[in-house]
Amino acid sequence: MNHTLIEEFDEEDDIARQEREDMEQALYLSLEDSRRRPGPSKLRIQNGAGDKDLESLDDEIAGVERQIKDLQALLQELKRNRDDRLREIREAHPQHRSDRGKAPAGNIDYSGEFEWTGALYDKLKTVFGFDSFRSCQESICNANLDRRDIVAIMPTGGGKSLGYQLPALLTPGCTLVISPLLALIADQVMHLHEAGVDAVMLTGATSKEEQNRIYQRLQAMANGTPGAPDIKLCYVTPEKIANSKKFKAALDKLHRVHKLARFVIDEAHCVSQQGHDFRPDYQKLNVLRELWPGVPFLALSATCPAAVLGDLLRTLGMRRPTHAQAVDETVIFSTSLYRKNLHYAVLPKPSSGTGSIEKMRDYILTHHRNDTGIVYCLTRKDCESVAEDLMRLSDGAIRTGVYHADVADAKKEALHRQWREGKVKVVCATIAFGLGIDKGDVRFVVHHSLSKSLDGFYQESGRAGRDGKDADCVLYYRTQDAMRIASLTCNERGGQDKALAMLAFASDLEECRKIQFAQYFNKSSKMSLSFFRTEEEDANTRCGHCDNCMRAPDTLERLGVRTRVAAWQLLRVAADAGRELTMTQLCDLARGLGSSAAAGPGKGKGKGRAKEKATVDLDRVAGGKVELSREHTEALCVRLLVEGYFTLSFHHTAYSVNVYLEPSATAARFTRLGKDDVEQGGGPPFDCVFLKKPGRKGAASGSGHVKKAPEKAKAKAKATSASASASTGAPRAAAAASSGARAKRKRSVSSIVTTGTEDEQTDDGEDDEDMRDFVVGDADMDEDDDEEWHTGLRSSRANGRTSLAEPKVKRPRKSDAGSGRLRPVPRTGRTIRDEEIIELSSD
Ligand SMILES: Nc1ncnc2c1ncn2[C@@H]1O[C@H](COP(=O)(O)OP(=O)(O)OP(=O)(O)O)[C@@H](O)[C@H]1O
Repeated sequence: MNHTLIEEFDEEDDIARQEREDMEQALYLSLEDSRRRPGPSKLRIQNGAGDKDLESLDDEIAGVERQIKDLQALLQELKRNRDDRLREIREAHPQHRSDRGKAPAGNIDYSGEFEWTGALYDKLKTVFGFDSFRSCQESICNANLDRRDIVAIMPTGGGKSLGYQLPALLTPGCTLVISPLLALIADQVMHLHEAGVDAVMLTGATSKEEQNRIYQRLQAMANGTPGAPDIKLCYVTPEKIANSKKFKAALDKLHRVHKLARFVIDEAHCVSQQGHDFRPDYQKLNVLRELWPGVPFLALSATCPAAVLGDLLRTLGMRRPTHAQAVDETVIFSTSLYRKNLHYAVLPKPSSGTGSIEKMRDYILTHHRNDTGIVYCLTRKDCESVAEDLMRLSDGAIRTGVYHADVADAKKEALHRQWREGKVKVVCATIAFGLGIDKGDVRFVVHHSLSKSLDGFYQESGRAGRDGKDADCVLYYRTQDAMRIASLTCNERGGQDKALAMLAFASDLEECRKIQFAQYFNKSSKMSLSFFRTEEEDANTRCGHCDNCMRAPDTLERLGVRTRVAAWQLLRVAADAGRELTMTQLCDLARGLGSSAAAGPGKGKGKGRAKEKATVDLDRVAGGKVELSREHTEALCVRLLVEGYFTLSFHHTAYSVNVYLEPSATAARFTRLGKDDVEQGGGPPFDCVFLKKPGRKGAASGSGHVKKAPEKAKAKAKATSASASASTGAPRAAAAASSGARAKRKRSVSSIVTTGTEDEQTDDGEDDEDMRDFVVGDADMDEDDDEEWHTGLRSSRANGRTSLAEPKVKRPRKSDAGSGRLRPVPRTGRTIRDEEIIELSSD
């Protein structure tokens, strides 16, 4: 039972809202006031032009007013940040919350024993082949058999289906399951048939004859025809409920003879417009309670923040959840969204297309040679080329397949079958390969590029390890991809914020990945941190087994005041350039390479932009040039972007979307200061940590990586922001050779493509593949899996009946998958090798 969620649902944060309203009112009044005052131009007209002193005073006043405006915007931003921080602190320290809603004595403990417990365990083993329940599965089954209204929130692959499939076998009548996707329905029914369960589906894909047979059986159930077995589970889409009178009539008849056992709403967050997957047809499910009162609900979801929960309960007509658990109230179960068996790592991605495929090939061959995996790509073209290159560069050792919206349905099904059977090992796919894919033994999910949002990344990577055993979730990242993801999302509502959150995650070298997820969902979806709490640890305890928890501290470097000064310089240069600058141009200019940097379009919207160069007097504006390497300077730009000091602007050409960095209102926190102030620690707290280059003192080198005793990992991870041992999927000898060859590679041309006009776009001698990265063609993206809505995917299920190949254990990992109780034991033996550290030349 999730008490925090219920409290949150009840509680309105009045103080924070009041503070924000006061602030907005104050800001409004001050802006109104300045609007009413006569401006300098008015003064000039009244007093006559020509007085130099007056004009200069007017100019100065105008300048100061501009600064005040900037500072007011900054003030508003800071207060907003303060509000957010206050909310986070309250979340993290539940003692700040009221004691309201404490559970009174006398709750029904659904984790206990009931008269049906023996039968439940018997069916668990004989029908589903499992020895034990995972987390709150047993409690859900018990509340289900007790005919309660239930909301169950469990992560992707957490085992939600068992919560209704098992009780359906022990309950008279038919359980009606409403699910959004035909692919999901077909998959579930297939597996139930394999297990010998009498399940049917009534969808557009069901043949007329089959439909007639099903209606006859429902009629026989309603008539109590002797010898006619019950349909235990009937799967439909929400449209069936909304549109089919015949089906509603059949349900009516079942209801009259008490043979309608339960309504199960799968992916129940689709009910809410505030959820991430709103489906209008889900709102029509409000008729269920009106037409067939007394039939209990089970609403299932992997993501259900308080606001979505409110919508869900209202729409379905379910009672408010309380702690008292009176008989007609809704019971809420939630398990941690943190999956301990998933090991997250962000790996440096070489700047060339071939280099990144070589890295990926080495990673897969070293750590997952015979395993099943998925490589997620951003575009359809990427899928094709990554699949082909992986196969070619591994001499066929990695058997790949391609899955995206343009692949014909028959081919998709064939690929899915081959993947299930192990004939294809790695599917290179867009996000179209998502819902309905339930293969338990996916041992790794690699992201070839950043996802467009952290929500997407969480879901996609969550396809790994559904059988509860260890699996790797690897993201390849380079700073240039930051600009690519920005250009791809620039036309989407809220796309920029999502992309920036993804970028913040990818570029963070210190914070534990679990904590990052928890804080992201807390902020973006107002989901309580408690969703990432486990029985042993709260959400803010480091996991101890992601790359950032396992990273050797001496592979990172902090440059202290040099970083702050460089940040100040970058912001000053960007503000003074008088033109929009791409990240590459800004880095060039700030590092004293301005004469070669062609500028992007001027503020005058394209006028005369073709050949103009941006030049800045670095000594005057920035007290000299930025004294950092190119890769450090780019990493710093990304940091400044994710922390809100830069904003992005876009320029569309026929071939690409160019992305420019501009100082935001927040930048004034730095730029209003002098260099001396910044050197003496003035300005906002700001830091950026960098990956050390291989070969530098302290950087991981050769095979001499730091090893850490496993039992100490967690403690170290907690004590410091980076613990003693590095963890990445380290390619071995082959990578060493190839990375050496790339050591002198020039900077990627990809960022040049984003600059200026086409005639300025020079090929810097780099692979064409990198050029392609910046050509944004929406037609090449799989925006969502709508096209899958009516395709008939099939998949295999690791239900204990299928024999699964035990993954080859290459390093000590501990998880007790069988019992579903996973212990957070840090992995050991994987360390960052120097060939894993991206090798970019400095100029
Ligand atoms: N008690 C259990 N023991 C072992 N495996 C289990 C258990 N319960 C479920 N599983 C397996 O876990 C996998 C995921 O289960 P299920 O499809 O129900 O997850 P889900 O929560 O519905 O995920 P999604 O939200 O992605 O649909 C399946 O392969 C299933 O066979």
